[in-house]
Amino acid sequence: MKNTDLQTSQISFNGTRCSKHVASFSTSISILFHKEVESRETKQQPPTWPSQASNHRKLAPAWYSATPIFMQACQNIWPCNASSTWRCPNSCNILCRGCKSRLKGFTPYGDYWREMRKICVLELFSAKRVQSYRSIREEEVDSLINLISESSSSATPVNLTEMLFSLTASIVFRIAFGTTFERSGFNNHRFHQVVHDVQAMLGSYSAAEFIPYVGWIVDRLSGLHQRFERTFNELDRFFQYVVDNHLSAERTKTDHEDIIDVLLKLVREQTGFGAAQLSQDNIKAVLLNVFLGGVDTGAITMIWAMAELAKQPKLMKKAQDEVRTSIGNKGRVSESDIDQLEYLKMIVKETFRLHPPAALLLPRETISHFKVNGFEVHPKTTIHINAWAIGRDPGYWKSPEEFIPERFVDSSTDFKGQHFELLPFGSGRRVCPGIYMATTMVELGLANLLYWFDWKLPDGMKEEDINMEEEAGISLTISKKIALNLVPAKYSGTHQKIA
Ligand code: HEM
Repeated sequence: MKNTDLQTSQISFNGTRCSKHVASFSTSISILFHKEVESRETKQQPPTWPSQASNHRKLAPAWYSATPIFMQACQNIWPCNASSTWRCPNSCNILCRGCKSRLKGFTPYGDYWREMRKICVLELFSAKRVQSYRSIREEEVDSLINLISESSSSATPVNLTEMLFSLTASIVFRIAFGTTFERSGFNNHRFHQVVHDVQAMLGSYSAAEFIPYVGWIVDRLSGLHQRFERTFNELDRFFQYVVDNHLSAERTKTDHEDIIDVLLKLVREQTGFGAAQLSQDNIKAVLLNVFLGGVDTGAITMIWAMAELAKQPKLMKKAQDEVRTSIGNKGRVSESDIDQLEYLKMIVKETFRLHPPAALLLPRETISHFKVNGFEVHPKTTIHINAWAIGRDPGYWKSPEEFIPERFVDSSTDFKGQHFELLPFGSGRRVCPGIYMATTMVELGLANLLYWFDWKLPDGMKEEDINMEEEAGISLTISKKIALNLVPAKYSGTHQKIA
């Protein structure tokens, strides 16, 4: 069997091997291979892995479900000699202007990547820095609670999907760009369109990547190239505007340093970027990462969690009892209260298991040749780690399709990259650097929603009517297809309005 170029094969394997770059694997990984997947064993049978196969179709963008070959899981192996780097799609080249200042998530391993990673981990998303943004998160959550409180008097449904996107956008815009979402010039609709376009670009494959010399003509004729350019220009204008704003003498100082302040300080001091000078293009690349990685992932997680709880009122009640008992009449849940909320933390874990926002993590590209299940995998093969399928693998999870936060009672399994059966943030040196920021934001938002309100379904709707379909597309993230509308009723034990 020979299977080349645009054909895709899905390979799953169980692994408990180590390599220099990849620690021991103890889970089944399903990966999609692009380009030149070739087997020596020409009579290899298609896989007998029906549950996974149908799962993939449910999640599927067109090219995903069209996967022509499914193969049976093989030996325990993560290839020892195959380190991986990042695949930089053509769209990323356009977004980052020929990769002069690459989007970090798509940067191959090397000096540039190492320096950018160091800045992210030590300067931008360190525990101390994330703590310094605490007041922003709490203020924004308070505003959301006040907004919902106003609607709760009329007992009409609120669109939680829209509200939670606005919440995470407001937090990330203030932390990163030093401006509120409202003042950024984006309206809700346009903002979602841009995020969706950029993600679709990064998740898509352009003809230029597969057809040498002439592929770019196809991209121009299909309008893909123009779409990339348009989106790039819009984002570039926005990033230039916020950077210029920070450089302007008239800017009013805020009491915290936002991400642009930190990056500009590194430029001024010429530190933190090895021998090379950090350029404005590099700064824009970091901002793009934060824009893409920070906003919709957190909102998507909160929306799925609330949808799962609305489907199972008993679990919702248990979570509410925990937070209300623990907070009492304090009048608000602050970040320092979150550590006591064990059940809430299990809900968040379970949501990450069933609904990892970045279902396929980010694409990687193999550096060296290796073999899986008799299949030769050549250098420069694109690999997707399917965190979504791993989280639903019956080999590792009991009743994997059910939302059961209690499965984490007395379990040490966590989502920080050490347990390969739960990988919403990836693992290893590429693990999401925003993990602490993300979990803090999600836990705080959910705890407050559960503390302040009882949630009911709109009139005439039953639990089983809640639509749990995923938005299928080529976007990097998988969101709930239909907006979540619930009716809030202010909890009678908490009367005060937040100041
Ligand atoms: C629930 C929320 C989030 C989830 C599920 C998530 C998930 C991920 C995943 C899966 C990756 C790729 C890792 C890999 O492929 O191994 C990633 C990368 C990244 N994320 Fe997040 N993320 C979240 C929130 C955030 C936030 C709030 C920020 C910053 C404000 C952020 C910034 C980044 C950056 C900069 C990268 C690129 C890292 C690199 O290439 O080294 N993320 N994230």
